[in-house]
Amino acid sequence: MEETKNTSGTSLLVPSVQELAKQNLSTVPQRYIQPQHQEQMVLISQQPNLEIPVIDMQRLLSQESGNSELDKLHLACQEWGFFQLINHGVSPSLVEKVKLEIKEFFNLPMSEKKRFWQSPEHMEGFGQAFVASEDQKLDWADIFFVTVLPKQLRMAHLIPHLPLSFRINYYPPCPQPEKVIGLTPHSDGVGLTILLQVSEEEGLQVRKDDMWILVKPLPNSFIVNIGNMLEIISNGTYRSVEHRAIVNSERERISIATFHTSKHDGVLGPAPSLITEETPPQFQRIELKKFLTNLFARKLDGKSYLDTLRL
Ligand SMILES: O=C(O)CCC(=O)C(=O)O
Ligand SMILES: [Fe+2]
Repeated sequence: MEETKNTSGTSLLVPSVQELAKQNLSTVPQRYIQPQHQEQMVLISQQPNLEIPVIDMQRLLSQESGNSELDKLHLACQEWGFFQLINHGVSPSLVEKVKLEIKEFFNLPMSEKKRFWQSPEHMEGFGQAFVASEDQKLDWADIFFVTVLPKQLRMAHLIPHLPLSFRINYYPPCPQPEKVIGLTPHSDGVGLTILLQVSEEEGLQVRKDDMWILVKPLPNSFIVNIGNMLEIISNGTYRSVEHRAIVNSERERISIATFHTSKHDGVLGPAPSLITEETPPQFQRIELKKFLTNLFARKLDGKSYLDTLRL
């Protein structure tokens, strides 16, 4: 059998932002200063009432005639690339337990967290992702990233200690929130992302045309978004939309993103059934392993990675 290799790559090692924030600095170190993102903030306020669509899972599954939820879902994936999923069937008590455990996990002392830190060889664990060079600007956040499935790709030193499975984003408060970015604007590389906001704090913004729309999470909901892979497979019908996370000066913010991909041994490309003379392929075909290796070798930069695959 061919050896299965984890394709999540390496990332240069960076300091913990959570620890940095504990020092009560009045200004942020240069490496985190990225005021260009502030310029785009202006765009938000113009349309304060625009919100990402809401999809009701129970309605989606119901057999009622005239059920329009599927049309709503289709439209959400085409026009927004994002929606909030309500009535998803996951028990609220389980979700609360996960939130609590995640908070405790990030509050472990550094001496313990060190055991789960990234290494020069591998980006899984605590640290940051997509750090490709020493002089690259950094996000105001720590992440904890881990591959959960398939089982043979799990990193043995991380999984047994984990509360559950995924990438966790931890954004500490920042003395100069308008000068940094919590998570650089990007579209997700994967197929589908399911995101749970752990704390009440808002901070996720989704690009809609030329605006950044703030997501206001509904109680007991998940935020779902289309990633690059689904955009490719749907030949551009469904869109992986840029989003980013901002931070504030008062409170920390935590989110959990679970990234879903297709099998790592396949080839990624537009679904043949969607290719016609009128709708020629918009993206190259590429081995999934190669797609992922290339993805993690770059810094985050909007939709630039997907653009490299456009025909
Ligand atoms: O923190 C958030 O709300 C966004 C997280 C995100 O976009 C990601 O992890 O890819
Ligand atoms: Fe994302």
